[in-house]
Amino acid sequence: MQKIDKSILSEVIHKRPDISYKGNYGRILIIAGSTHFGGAALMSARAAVNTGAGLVTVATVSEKFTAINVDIPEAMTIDYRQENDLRDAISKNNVIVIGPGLGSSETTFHLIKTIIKNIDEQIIIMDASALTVVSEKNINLKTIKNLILTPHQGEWQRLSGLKIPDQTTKNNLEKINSLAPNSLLIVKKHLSEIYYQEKIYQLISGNPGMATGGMGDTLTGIIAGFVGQFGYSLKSVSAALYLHSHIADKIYQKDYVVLPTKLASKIPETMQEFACSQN
Ligand SMILES: NC(=O)C1=CN([C@@H]2O[C@H](COP(=O)(O)OP(=O)(O)OC[C@H]3O[C@@H](n4cnc5c(N)ncnc54)[C@H](OP(=O)(O)O)[C@@H]3O)[C@@H](O)[C@H]2O)[C@@H](O)CC1
Ligand SMILES: Nc1ncnc2c1ncn2[C@@H]1O[C@H](COP(=O)(O)OP(=O)(O)O)[C@@H](O)[C@H]1O
Ligand SMILES: [Mg+2]
Repeated sequence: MQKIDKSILSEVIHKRPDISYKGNYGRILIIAGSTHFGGAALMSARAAVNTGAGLVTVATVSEKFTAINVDIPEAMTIDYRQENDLRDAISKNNVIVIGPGLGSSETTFHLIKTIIKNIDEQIIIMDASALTVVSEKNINLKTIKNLILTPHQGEWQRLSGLKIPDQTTKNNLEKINSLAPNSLLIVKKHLSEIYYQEKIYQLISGNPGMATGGMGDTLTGIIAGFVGQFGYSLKSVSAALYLHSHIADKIYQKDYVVLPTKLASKIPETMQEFACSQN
């Protein structure tokens, strides 16, 4: 099992070429939020915008548009219940996040089916309620080419059938290889693990101040921003995870709890620090 250390950040985060525009830095669609979980959509979108994603669209319930537009004017909004708008957005974006704050409803089931039917080469990141519904409805993930799954241990238990004490690296690898071979799996916990084909990477940073609602939603947005700019790879995802816990560890030196909104606000300056440290 390989450990992820700081060097991954300067390996992955590039200085931006002068001749470039927003279309070069990823088009991200975040399908998230519902009546009771508006914050999850906001936190994912804020994190994606702050990593430098070129264009971010949030597909959510229309009652949350104002909150998103006020808090994140950089992001666009569409209503995920408008089938044509959603299909159009799926085809125009190259990274699609589904799950944060959707709730485990028939709507979520329908949204997952719509994605599976309408994608081509897009990178799909499944988190939170999407993972719960995939488990409940036994949805086949094998047809998705570029898939990233980000369960916490409870979600991974539902998805894999492995009880938390049985979530050993050997068992996790075996399960992901049968559920969705070639996908990237992140099992989130203290010292999170990443599984990709036969490789296993482990984070050696992070702290209990991160145990607060919205911390995973923020990670999902960071991962989306990274794969949108730096490509779908084990390295991009490892760097996203490292950046998340690296900023969290800095905040935790002074703060009792690591607020996801505070973490997100420090993403641009931290990325620039590592981009500038390249030779
Ligand atoms: N502000 C917002 O809008 C926010 C919205 N959110 C949205 O809420 C939705 C539900 O997501 P969720 O993760 O809160 O709950 P759920 O799917 O029921 O899973 C919990 C179950 O798993 C178990 N469990 C075991 N290990 C665990 C672990 N390491 N970490 C966590 N749980 C662990 C746990 O065990 P227990 O605590 O009961 O012992 C329980 O049985 C989802 O859409 C999400 O995006 C949140 O992001 C928060 C901020
Ligand atoms: N004790 C801890 N040590 C290190 N990281 C933690 C700890 N508790 C939580 N985290 C991290 O915080 C995030 C929590 O994700 P998740 O449970 O999906 O949050 P939410 O759904 O509320 O946004 C994960 O990245 C996890 O690794
Ligand atoms: Mg979560």
